[in-house]
Amino acid sequence: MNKQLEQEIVTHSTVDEITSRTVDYLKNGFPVHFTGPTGVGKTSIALHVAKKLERPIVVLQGHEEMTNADLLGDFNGYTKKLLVDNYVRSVMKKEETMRENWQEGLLLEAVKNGYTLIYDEFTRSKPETNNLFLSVIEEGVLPLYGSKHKEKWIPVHEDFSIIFTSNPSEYAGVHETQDALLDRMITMELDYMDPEAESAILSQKAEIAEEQAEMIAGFVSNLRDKCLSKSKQGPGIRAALMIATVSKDKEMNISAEDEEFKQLCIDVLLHTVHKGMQYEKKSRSLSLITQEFKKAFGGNNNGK
Ligand SMILES: Nc1ncnc2c1ncn2[C@@H]1O[C@H](COP(=O)(O)OP(=O)(O)OP(=O)(O)O)[C@@H](O)[C@H]1O
Repeated sequence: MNKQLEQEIVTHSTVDEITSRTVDYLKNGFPVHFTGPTGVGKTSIALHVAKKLERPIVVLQGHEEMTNADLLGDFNGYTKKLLVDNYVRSVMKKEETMRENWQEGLLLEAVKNGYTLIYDEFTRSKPETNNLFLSVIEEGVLPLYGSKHKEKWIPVHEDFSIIFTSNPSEYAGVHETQDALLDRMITMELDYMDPEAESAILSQKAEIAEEQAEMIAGFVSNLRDKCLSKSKQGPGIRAALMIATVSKDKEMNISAEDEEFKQLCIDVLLHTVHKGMQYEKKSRSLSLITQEFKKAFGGNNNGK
């Protein structure tokens, strides 16, 4: 099972509001699309919503090499069956049969059985591959062209729902979304969570005290804001989770006096902050992190 499927979501007001609206839209037959920068919780909320629909969940990960065969299914080799019949001792009968193995595609499976499909990062797949979704959404049928099926199409089950997620088109490896597809879904723009929501997630997921989580979330979000002010991406909740998890595991002091903790923060943040701030010299990014580090954790000795 997908690891994220088993994870418990930490709900906060944004998650609750988005979830309730999305469930309404999906129940009325409209696909929903969460878009936004990396790490804002698109996949987590999509999974949370999907669980509310109480149907089996299928997660499809968009990628450049995705083909119709991946979505609809394909033959993936042969199985050889050898039957040896030695019932009458003097007669040995051997029968060999070959059978093509059919692997059903995830979209076909979901459409046929009325599952909830999460199509994560769907703009990483080529637009021509995603064209299949136009028929699914608009006509309520899944065309089976080029798939060796006897039928030309199958009807979409009435319980089938679909949630798309994507990163903005300026991200590397992301295709522009076709207008025709966008026009048929409700697109909700998700933004970075506020520091309170992030610290609740840190505290629960890394099992650290609330005030420590607040300090780490505030520190990372200040650095992120500095990068965003240059219209660049900054460190997100994943970076904050790394800091929280490793510092807890290594029993570091969440304090400016702990050199090991400071090194951990630099290791996790320097590359992203430097990319975001676009300074010529790395030492400038390092100074920025050190300065924010002192502001966030200086004078504090909150221990473990
Ligand atoms: N509400 C939440 N509760 C618990 N964990 C969360 C929540 N929101 C985000 N996270 C955690 O934060 C990290 C990023 O979340 P998620 O993968 O949902 O973001 P995303 O917007 O889909 O990112 P990407 O665009 O990179 O796929 C994950 O480790 C996830 O488990």
